[in-house]
Amino acid sequence: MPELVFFSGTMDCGKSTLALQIGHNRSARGLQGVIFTRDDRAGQGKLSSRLGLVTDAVEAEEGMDVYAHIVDRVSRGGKVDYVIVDEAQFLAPAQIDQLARVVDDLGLDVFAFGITTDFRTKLFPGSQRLMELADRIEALQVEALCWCGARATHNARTVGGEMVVEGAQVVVGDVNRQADEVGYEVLCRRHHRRRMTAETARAGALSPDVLPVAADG
Ligand SMILES: Nc1ncnc2c1ncn2[C@@H]1O[C@H](COP(=O)(O)OP(=O)(O)O)[C@@H](O)[C@H]1O
Ligand SMILES: Cc1cn([C@H]2C[C@H](O)[C@@H](COP(=O)(O)O)O2)c(=O)[nH]c1=O
Repeated sequence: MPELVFFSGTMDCGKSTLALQIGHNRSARGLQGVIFTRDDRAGQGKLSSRLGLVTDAVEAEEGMDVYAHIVDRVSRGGKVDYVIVDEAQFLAPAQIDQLARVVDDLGLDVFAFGITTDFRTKLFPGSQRLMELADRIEALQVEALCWCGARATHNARTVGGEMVVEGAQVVVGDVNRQADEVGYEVLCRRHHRRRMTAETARAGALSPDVLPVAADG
């Protein structure tokens, strides 16, 4: 049975790498896929992984009907065996409904990859719709880690190394950015709640007025 599968996790846990691997293994067997993405760090129409691999993709722009895109491709004689969607959190809920229709009406597997929650721990609308509609939700096997060593479950946005909680939901960016840039850091829930990034924890440990993390951790 074809499925809509949502591979979800924090930033930097290997989602794009897995998306590329799934596409590679299928194309090695002669299958042809449509790869969608939205606002990848590498630029429009790209799916990139931090391991250095990048492939061309169709930019799922705002308002684009992804179901119609595939029907159009097939009606022009194109072969489509499966669909991959990276940065799926950025798609609109209506586009996720279109992906479900691709599974049900066209009989294609759809593999969607994305982060579930934003820097304020709120669901992205696209991810919420995926959780509502997916046949299967898969957590990535390789865990991203918080600076304390615990499994990272949340995404923090940082400015100058400090966690911020105000701002637009969508700001394309990366982990390990220079301290003065807007960046992201994955944290465990405990340290996300306390707004303790690697930078502020280090500063706290250096200050004689602050107790060590382990004492209140
Ligand atoms: N230099 C490296 N050597 C080995 N693995 C790396 C290296 N850099 C990044 N990675 C792996 O790549 C993962 C990030 O992959 P990526 O597909 O870009 O993540 P995501 O799409 O979830 O943000 C990291 O969690 C790590 O496991
Ligand atoms: C938490 C959070 C993230 N983003 C952006 C930052 C990146 O461009 C992508 C996530 O990409 P990845 O391949 O999973 O690392 O999402 C955002 O716009 N808003 C947020 O709150």
